[in-house]
Amino acid sequence: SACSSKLALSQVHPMWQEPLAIPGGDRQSPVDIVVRKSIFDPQLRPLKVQYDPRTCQQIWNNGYSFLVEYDDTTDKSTLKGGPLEDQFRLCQFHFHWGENNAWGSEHSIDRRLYPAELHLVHWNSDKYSLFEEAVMEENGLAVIGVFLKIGKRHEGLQKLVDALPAVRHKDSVVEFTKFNPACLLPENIDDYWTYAGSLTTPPLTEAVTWVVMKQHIEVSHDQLAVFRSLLFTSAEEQEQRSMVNNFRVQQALKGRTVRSSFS
Ligand SMILES: NS(=O)(=O)c1ccc(C(=O)N2CCN(Cc3ccccc3)C2)cc1
Ligand SMILES: [Zn+2]
Repeated sequence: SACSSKLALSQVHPMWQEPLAIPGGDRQSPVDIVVRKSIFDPQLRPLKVQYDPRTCQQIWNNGYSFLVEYDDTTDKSTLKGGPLEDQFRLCQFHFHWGENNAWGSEHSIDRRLYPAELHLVHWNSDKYSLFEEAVMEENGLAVIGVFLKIGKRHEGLQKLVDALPAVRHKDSVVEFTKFNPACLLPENIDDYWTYAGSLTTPPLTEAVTWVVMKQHIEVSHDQLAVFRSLLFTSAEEQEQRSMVNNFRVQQALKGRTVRSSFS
């Protein structure tokens, strides 16, 4: 039942030790989005997503998740509009998932967790010249979050799933090209929640404008099972640890407002 899975969730060991003090620490992510407390903002515009599959370069297991990395040396794959004043460049996307389908997402909607969550990571190329610079600035990053639900097989995801065995171990990299991440967005990207937050992995910097999609995408049970076949550990390490539960515990809203683009 839901409560027993919640109990089990509380016994899940976080992947890294939460630091005691975080710079600022009043706009941390992820958070639970309480729908009835979100504020409709009619000034929020539709998101403008322009991704060029030719900028797709490689998949990398960084020991937290697997990242699909894009060439962000030019403005070929960009995000603007929505809550954003500037133009942002896509640099990578990755996922967070659980050991089972009861949990795995970082954000939740009225406490509802999803089995996994996609993050499309962009940095402010109007104001900064590198991701590494932008990651330290409060309007430096924009991350689109999309919930994954177990259902029908996601045809566009399969090319990615087929490449995962090649990056089973931490620090492995494989060439991966011509992948258009727009295929991972839900049909409706006009309905979203947005709030000021942070990276959910170290350095946890408070640099992120979060855009969490209301509509989820569906992937099959077997596709998500391949995510769980990845390892946190490198090929050299004795003890192999499955890459599961790579989500951060939810953080206090601390007076922040979550806005919605829909009423
Ligand atoms: N889950 S999330 O969407 O919040 C997210 C997590 C990690 C990243 C990410 O690419 N890096 C975080 C820092 N890391 C390396 C780094 C870079 C500069 C300074 C220090 C360290 C890269 C982006 C988004
Ligand atoms: Zn993430």
